[in-house]
Amino acid sequence: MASMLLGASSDMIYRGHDAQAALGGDGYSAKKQHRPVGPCRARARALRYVLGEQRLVFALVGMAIASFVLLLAAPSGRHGAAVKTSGQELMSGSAAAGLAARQYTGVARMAYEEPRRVPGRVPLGLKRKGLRVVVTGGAGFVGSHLVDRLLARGDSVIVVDNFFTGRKENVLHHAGNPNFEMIRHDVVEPILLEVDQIYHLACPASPVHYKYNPVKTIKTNVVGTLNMLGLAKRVGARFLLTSTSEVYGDPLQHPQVETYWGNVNPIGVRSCYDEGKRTAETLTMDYHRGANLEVRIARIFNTYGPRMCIDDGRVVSNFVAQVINKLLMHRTLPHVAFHSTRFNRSP
Ligand SMILES: O=c1ccn([C@@H]2O[C@H](COP(=O)(O)OP(=O)(O)O[C@H]3OC[C@@H](O)[C@H](O)[C@H]3O)[C@@H](O)[C@H]2O)c(=O)[nH]1
Repeated sequence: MASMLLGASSDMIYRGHDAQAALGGDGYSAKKQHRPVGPCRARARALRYVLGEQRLVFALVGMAIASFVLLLAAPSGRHGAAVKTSGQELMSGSAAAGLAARQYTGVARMAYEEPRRVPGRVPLGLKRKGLRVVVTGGAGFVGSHLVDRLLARGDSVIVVDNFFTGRKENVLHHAGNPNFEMIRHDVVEPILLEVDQIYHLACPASPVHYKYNPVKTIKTNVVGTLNMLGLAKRVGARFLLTSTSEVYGDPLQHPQVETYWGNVNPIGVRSCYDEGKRTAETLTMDYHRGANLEVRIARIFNTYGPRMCIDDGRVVSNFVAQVINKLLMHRTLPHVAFHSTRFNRSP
């Protein structure tokens, strides 16, 4: 029976066993006091306890199993290992928030990171948890290949594109994939998406396209990048900007390293793209320094490959188009089919 004693103050004090003694019941009787035990006897008693019933053996076996499991789950790889640059050492995470000048001749590789939520190796038997990723400009030439890669590694991808130069057929093969979504949206307007990573590629890349509406081009690079950086900060996403070799302008240094500041004309007909991308890089670094945003900047040089429009006016596609035209004129080339607005040659 528990009872409450009224102490000197009005508050209730519970002392069950005292109450029993005070009431003379046969309740609680205090334990008989043992003789104080010396340190030697205490140690001997503790040793007897540990050795009794093979307790030590079980403890050692338990520690061995725990250390084996921890070894298997030990993280590997470098945290934030970032942008690889051809022929240069791997940069650390923070350094990669700087710039990676890509010394490519004709081929650009899109380096992407191990996902932040699964640093290092995934523990034995567990499946890597897919990330939620948005790719602006994901219906374009480079972006559509990035979308392929992200979906293949198990991520959920949202393409945000206004189809100014991008094409739905570049990503149509993902139409049935539940991890794939596409939104027709112009990044100069804000958008709110709960994502883990943002790859920002939305911008016309070919001079033919970006000179068509230069104000829109620089607006996409400045306001569009601001909107996507703001989204990254708001949802805590990692941000990658695809920049370009054009930030070096007419470079006086060859080859260009990422610490070279370039030689750019601020008022030329290409400045909407060159300066637009430079401003996008500035904004990216300012969000990195000011809001501690995790960012990467990839400066992509001339690129070619499937889904590139033969008539988009870039150096590689121009070269290929001229060769084909010359050969066709001399009727020495079998019929070929190309994705383009002007060079449709179907067999
Ligand atoms: O305002 C715009 C302009 C363009 N876009 C989209 O952005 C995509 C750009 O794709 P493009 O094929 O034109 O260009 P690329 O894929 O070759 O280059 C793209 O990725 C690499 C970056 O360095 C380039 O700046 C970027 O344009 C297109 O899908 C286009 O529709 C927008 O979503 N909004």
